[in-house]
Amino acid sequence: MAGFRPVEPQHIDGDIEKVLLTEADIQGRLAELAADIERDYEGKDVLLVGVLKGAVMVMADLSRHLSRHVEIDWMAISSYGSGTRSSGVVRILKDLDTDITDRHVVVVEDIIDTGLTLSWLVSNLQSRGPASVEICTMLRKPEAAKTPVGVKYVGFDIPSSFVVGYGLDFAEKYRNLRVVATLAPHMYS
Ligand SMILES: O=P(O)(O)OC[C@H]1O[C@H](OP(=O)(O)OP(=O)(O)O)[C@H](O)[C@@H]1O
Ligand code: HPA
Ligand SMILES: [Mg+2]
Repeated sequence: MAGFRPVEPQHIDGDIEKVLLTEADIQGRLAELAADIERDYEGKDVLLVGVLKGAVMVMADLSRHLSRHVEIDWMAISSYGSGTRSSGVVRILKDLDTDITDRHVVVVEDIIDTGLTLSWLVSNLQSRGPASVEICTMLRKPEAAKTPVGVKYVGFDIPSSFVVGYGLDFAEKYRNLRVVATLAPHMYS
């Protein structure tokens, strides 16, 4: 529609330190991950579980790179509040609508940072008796390696700086950026 322009990094230039991943980087990698998932789950029903709110963009794009049927459901959990550090306290804000007993579940995440959210989520989902639970995350930071949870599908391993865009927020802003970028330190210090 005429007159509407999406938010692009240049419109918030002073906020952004560096673009780490362009739209093409992200879409190219998601197509590869989708191909891996198609191959690994051939002949099986798959339920993609997106973790709100950060995973909205990854879910929208990853699922559209898949050329097979999948079901999509959402959980809303929060451990970060409005800051840049995990509080370690995970809260369920919205549970699944789907009974995952005997289902093949692929959790779709935007980022694994400390891994606290994911460790909690995987043990929560495992307790419901699924056929399998695997993780697909767009981004993973180095600290996540300390968590024992295996992550089958990783888009990009990135440095530990705080990042925004493509679903990732700082105080609920920047989720609608098409790129992943580091935030200038003056924005949060
Ligand atoms: O590995 P961790 O250190 O636990 O961090 C990763 C989690 O933190 C963010 O969610 P957040 O709780 O900020 O909620 P949001 O998705 O609504 O932004 C992100 O979307 C991941 O779910
Ligand atoms: O680097 C990050 N940016 C935004 N949200 C996050 N949640 C965990 N890590 C991050
Ligand atoms: Mg967040």
